[in-house]
Amino acid sequence: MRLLLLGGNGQVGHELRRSLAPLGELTVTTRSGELGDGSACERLDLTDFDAIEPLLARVAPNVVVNATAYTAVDRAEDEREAAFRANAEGPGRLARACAARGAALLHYSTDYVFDGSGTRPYREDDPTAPLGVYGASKLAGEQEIAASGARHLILRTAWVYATHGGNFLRTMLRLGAERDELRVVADQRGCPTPAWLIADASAQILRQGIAAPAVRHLVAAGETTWHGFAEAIFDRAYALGLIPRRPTVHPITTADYPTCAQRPAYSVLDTARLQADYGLRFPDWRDALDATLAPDSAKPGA
Ligand SMILES: NC(=O)C1=CN([C@@H]2O[C@H](COP(=O)(O)OP(=O)(O)OC[C@H]3O[C@@H](n4cnc5c(N)ncnc54)[C@H](OP(=O)(O)O)[C@@H]3O)[C@@H](O)[C@H]2O)C=CC1
Ligand SMILES: Cc1cn([C@H]2C[C@H](O)[C@@H](COP(=O)(O)OP(=O)(O)O[C@H]3O[C@@H](C)C(=O)[C@@H](O)[C@H]3O)O2)c(=O)[nH]c1=O
Ligand SMILES: [Mg+2]
Repeated sequence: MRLLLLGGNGQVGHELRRSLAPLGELTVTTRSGELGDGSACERLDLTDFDAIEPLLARVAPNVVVNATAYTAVDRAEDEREAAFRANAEGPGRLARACAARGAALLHYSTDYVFDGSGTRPYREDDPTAPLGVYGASKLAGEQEIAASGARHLILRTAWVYATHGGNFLRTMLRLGAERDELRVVADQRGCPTPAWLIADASAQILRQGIAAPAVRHLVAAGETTWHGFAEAIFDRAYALGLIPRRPTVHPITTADYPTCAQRPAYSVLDTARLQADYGLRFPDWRDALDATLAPDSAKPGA
């Protein structure tokens, strides 16, 4: 199998470099043409639309995995055009190029396509109604791909974190080292999901193959709030000796923490369909956090 991974320097892309390598011949692109360690790879800016087809023609992949995205949720409110170019138009062009060449496309989307008014875990066909520009741009990307004619799988995931890259885990550990007390919202519920889990599940899926076009939900099991996630991060990090002291985390409301973008109050995702389709089981978010932080769980290449 020839695989083309786009966005190899992102949180998920970084883990996909590890998990996809055993599946076949893997070509990796980043926006700069360099990997995090400075070594060279292929270059692709997904908003440079004219570069997409030549790259696919040269690599001739059986499967394209798109881990690129504009993920700055608050900044997107002021950069609508950039967010839609990267998250909707680019993926649309990519999907049409995949369709033309007969390549399958694995793509990622977000819990922020939902408005958070739900009261039970969201299923794939529940109505979408994004609250912000980021979620709207990701939903538009889903729709472009669905209309492309490409064989595709769109995995909606949520609250992604890793020990590298920009994410809530790293923000908490940084702020916790600077301050004795933090304030974190306790009225937004979701599913913290490590990048390695998404990458491992993606590899298992591709081993079995993408049959019919679909959207599926992929998150760790259980649910919590950002406050609950922060508490768990500090509990585990302290127990593992990763931080010298444990800060106090005060629960606050969304109204106490004003941000440019509105976020869903409830965006727990139901993963039953993906589990059934591919025979997968996802760990509880607390166990997944432990495995991420525990030093002996470091993944090869991570
Ligand atoms: N982060 C999260 O909490 C969540 C993410 N997702 C989705 O999961 C997927 C992976 O996200 P994640 O790994 O967390 O994101 P990151 O922000 O960690 O990585 C995104 C990567 O995309 C690259 N990129 C951005 N714009 C372009 C472009 N125009 N052309 C090429 N590359 C580009 C970035 O490159 P550079 O390094 O050069 O900036 C970066 O390496 C995305 O589809 C995202 O929407 C879904 C739910 C939650
Ligand atoms: C840093 C900080 C954040 N918060 C709040 C703000 C926000 O409501 C929540 C999470 O903040 P963040 O900005 O880290 O998370 P955010 O960027 O909204 O994360 C989202 O990213 C995109 C890409 C997704 O697709 C989503 O699934 C989700 O992971 O925590 C606090 O309450 N206190 C704090 O000190
Ligand atoms: Mg990149």
